[in-house]
Amino acid sequence: MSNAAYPLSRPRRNRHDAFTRRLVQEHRLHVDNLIWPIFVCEGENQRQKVDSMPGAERVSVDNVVEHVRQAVDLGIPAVAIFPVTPMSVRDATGTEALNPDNLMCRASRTIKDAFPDLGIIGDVALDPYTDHGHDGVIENGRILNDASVEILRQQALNQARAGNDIIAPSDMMDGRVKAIRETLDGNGYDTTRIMAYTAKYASAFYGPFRDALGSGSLLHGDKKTYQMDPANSDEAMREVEQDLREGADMIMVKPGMPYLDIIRRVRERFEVPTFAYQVSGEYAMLMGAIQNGWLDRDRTIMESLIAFKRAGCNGILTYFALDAARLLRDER
Ligand SMILES: NCc1[nH]cc(CCC(=O)O)c1CC(=O)O
Ligand SMILES: [Mg+2]
Repeated sequence: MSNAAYPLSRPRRNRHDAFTRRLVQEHRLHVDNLIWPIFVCEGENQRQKVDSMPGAERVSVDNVVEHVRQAVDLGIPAVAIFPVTPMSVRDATGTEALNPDNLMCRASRTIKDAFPDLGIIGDVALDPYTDHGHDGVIENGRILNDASVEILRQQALNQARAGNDIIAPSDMMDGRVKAIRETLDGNGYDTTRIMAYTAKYASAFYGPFRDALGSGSLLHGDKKTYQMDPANSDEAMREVEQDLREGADMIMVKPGMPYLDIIRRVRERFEVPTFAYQVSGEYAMLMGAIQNGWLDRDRTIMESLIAFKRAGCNGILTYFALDAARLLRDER
């Protein structure tokens, strides 16, 4: 009986055993690709659970070194700090964002003192500080672009002074990268990097994050006049073009898993350091199924993260960073 009917090429040969699969593997997740977002809150000795993000915590500044040490010990290169600002210091224009002793700044200084080599990424946007939960200032129901940018550039400087190595504007105002770059450079922070939330979509997947920060119940309306329409892809290319022209060092796409096509397009077209944020809703969705026993924890985490590498990411902001780093460490 002849085998002529069978193909000469059998893709399964390269899947035949573990060593061959290792040899032909195209993408690999490394601890260097992980950024861990953390939540900091006021008070003493606080470790608060976030209901909609099982496993995530808000920690007070006196606990933050111990918290972040987990990432340092695993070799994670950077953390992204998010402050839970009490209602008592929120106002219409986010004044607290400019306070050199605000929660973000205290946390940043504390972490920098303890771990000088760890990268600190500081979000820049007004939503943790406003009493209406928007990322900019409002007049007659409209989010004002240029007035917001004037505050954001001061916020960026305030955070750079407190030890943020990377400023990450997440506000989606036009022209904010240029304004922040100029302000940083003009004040001697010319090496402070900018990781721009460039293609940030008006997404339902931020829900649990807004719970974590306490800005969800405050938010009037939605963010559709500044964050992008999930239906758009070409528009993301124009956003990237602009942010690069304005001096962004790194580009971010957010959310992550539903937007892998955008990551791929950014990577192929611009060939610049590209990051994705696997956001709170993605984490909640996966953790919900994992906790129910519907998905296998370890395999789900690693498969979700390798997808970002395959799509073209350099790195991923993920609430699974510690878990993934542990799995990578224990692999061999
Ligand atoms: N500008 C604030 C900001 N920075 C990061 C996230 C979301 C992160 C997440 O969902 O994990 C948001 C929320 C928003 O834009 O409403
Ligand atoms: Mg833009």
